[in-house]
Amino acid sequence: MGSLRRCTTSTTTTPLNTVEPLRRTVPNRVFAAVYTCAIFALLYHHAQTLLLHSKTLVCFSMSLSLLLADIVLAFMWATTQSFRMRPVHRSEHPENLEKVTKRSEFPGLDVFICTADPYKEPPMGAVNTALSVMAYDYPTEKLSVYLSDDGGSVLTLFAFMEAAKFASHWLPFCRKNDVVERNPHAYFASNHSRSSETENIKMMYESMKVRVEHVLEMGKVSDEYITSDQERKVFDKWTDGFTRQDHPTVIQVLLESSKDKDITGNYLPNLIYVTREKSKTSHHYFKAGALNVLLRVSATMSNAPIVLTLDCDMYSNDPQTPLRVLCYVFDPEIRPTLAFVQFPQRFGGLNKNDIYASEFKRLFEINPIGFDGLRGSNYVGTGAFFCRRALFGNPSTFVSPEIPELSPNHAVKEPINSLSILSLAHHVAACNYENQTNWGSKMGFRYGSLVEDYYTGYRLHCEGWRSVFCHPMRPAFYGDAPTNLLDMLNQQKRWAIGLLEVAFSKYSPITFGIRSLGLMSLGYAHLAFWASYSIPISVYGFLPQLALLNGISIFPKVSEPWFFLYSFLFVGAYVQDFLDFVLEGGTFGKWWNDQRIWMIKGLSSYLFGVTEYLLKSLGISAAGFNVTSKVVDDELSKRYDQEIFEFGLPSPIFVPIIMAAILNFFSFLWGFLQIIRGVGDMQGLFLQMFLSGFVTVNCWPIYEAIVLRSDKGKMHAKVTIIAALLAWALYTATSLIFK
Ligand SMILES: O=c1ccn([C@@H]2O[C@H](COP(=O)(O)OP(=O)(O)O[C@H]3O[C@H](CO)[C@@H](O)[C@H](O)[C@H]3O)[C@@H](O)[C@H]2O)c(=O)[nH]1
Ligand SMILES: [Mn+2]
Repeated sequence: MGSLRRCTTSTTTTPLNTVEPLRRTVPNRVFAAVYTCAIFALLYHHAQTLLLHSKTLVCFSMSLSLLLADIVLAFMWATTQSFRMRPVHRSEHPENLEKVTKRSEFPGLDVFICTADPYKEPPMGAVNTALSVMAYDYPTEKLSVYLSDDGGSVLTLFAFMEAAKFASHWLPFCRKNDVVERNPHAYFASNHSRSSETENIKMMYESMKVRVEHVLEMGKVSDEYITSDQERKVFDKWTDGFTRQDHPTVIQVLLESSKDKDITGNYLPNLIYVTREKSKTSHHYFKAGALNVLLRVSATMSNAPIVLTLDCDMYSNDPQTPLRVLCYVFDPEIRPTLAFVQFPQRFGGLNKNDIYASEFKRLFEINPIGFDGLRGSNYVGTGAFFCRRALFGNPSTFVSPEIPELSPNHAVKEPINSLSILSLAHHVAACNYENQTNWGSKMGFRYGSLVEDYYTGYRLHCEGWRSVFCHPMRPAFYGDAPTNLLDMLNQQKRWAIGLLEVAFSKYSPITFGIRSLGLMSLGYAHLAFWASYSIPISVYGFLPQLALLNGISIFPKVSEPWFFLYSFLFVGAYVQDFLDFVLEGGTFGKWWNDQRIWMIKGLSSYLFGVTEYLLKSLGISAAGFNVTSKVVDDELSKRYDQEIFEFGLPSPIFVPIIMAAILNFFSFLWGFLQIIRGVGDMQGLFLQMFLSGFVTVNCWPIYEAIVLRSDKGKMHAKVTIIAALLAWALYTATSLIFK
């Protein structure tokens, strides 16, 4: 809080950055007080029902389920207060940078790009990401780009060799023409100028793309693509025994900034390909492991004080981005405790109403704004500029790495391609290197969760570091989001598992976090327990509907005062959620889809995530990092643009969703028929009718997919039949119990 006040008031003549609290802070706090009272009233009501009116076992278990569901909802609502108590907006003034520093004094910048599978993550995507950052408006001799290839693929290496050649044309082209879109793919797809120079470079790009894609199709780099003996020697490292799970380290310096020049004679940035050693017998800790290898390899080669982590599917959309970061790095109030500057994940190519809520407005925008008034944004894995020092201990105590060359203040004296540097780099990329060290526990990116980003940011905040959320008008980065429902649900399941791993670890935000972070730990707890939404969503998606089908009323009658409490709680939560959403630039259509997807995830990703987490805890199965596919299929993207849900392959993950869709529809229909016939206790069943109706409206795309559609993306009949049978069985079982 102290630093916040200092920053706003120290608006000297040349501020590098400013921060202002949002106007919604006071209304948020007032509403929190009112809503808290309402929650207590509801709990009182539950206690009454449970103790006084639940005479039979069935009644009692129903009341208990509703109580449990409401406790989870109340907990999740309470934890969001962490994001609502002190939201702030920041702005940067890069134009003032020259008043405090010179370009020659800019710190070095190491960019880490991760890729893991050439078939799920087409190398051209990673190449575009790399080119977009290599072309940053930043002194090239201070810039190094490291690619981590967890796929250990010669095809990816080939693509990057091509990229290195293309860069010597692309970088000067961008500089000369003041190009803003420095990702060639985005540039050529945009409405760019059409000079002969542009046509020329476009042809070059296209022919590189053809070569890379052809090599990918063939699955190997054939002789016609190898231009020198030197290249052949590199490709020969891929011997017959070289597999993605078992292979030696390959580090290849593709561009060396002190040697390689572009076609206009300017130096190029460093570009280094790294695939770390893998062996089936040692754990590689997925992306966190890859990032730690890059931290060490880069320390031996360039050791820049600032490190940008990027996923291969996220490219730079603004060449000035590093300058914004410097506005915080050069702020003497912020620098000493600054761990990272996080930019929001933004996505290109989403359809108009964002049917899968891929924008993650809450996670990537609303929550970080809230966190930023406390200790700063959470780390979201990509688009974050770290101060290297923050990955070695807390602000006051430095944790020394095993060898001095890895220390953040170690100066590299030899050229990166020298033998001694290369051998050290290979040494620190070995798969047993981390044994008996602090890597992953006290140093570097932290191990122990499938969401290494969330976990690492959280641990850094606990150690006393701060971060900054930088959210400029022009998106700094653009990424790809899954364009089919199954990929999205599986991705969310992975996140849910990773978050539960933290929720129930010794560093849980509700035990460990609360001691070091106070209010902020609530926000972290909110995310950690995300999957617990599956409890209220399942209870509210099935129980009232099954009761309705049996004519049993479980909520207060319209005439009772408790009815108003229920209405207030529902409307209050939804309206607040809606306001949060639109105040950060959302539209009604996107919000509607967002709340629908929340229900869908509750019945699929979260439910399956909880189950898999339990199986994993019991040692029955192990959850891995299943990389999301970034391949676009034309037919599929056409349907996506028309906002049609894509179910594609059959999967059990859809079953609970379809069951809920069927039960809600029939219970609403049943209630409706009762009204028409003028029978039944309409006053008592009103809330249940309302709920079924609301869910039914939300389920519209599901009904379409199971009965109305005939395209390839519709729901597989097998899944529908299984779900229908299960729904019927559930109904029969409950009607026997209710009798
Ligand atoms: O063993 C692995 C697995 C993945 N990755 C890379 O990790 C990144 C993220 O993988 P992706 O399949 O795109 O996952 P998403 O769920 O889309 O990613 C989000 O969630 C991840 C944590 O689960 C974060 O690491 C990401 O930054 C965040 O964007 C990609 O660049 C992968 O190449 C590796 O380098 N090694
Ligand atoms: Mn991704």
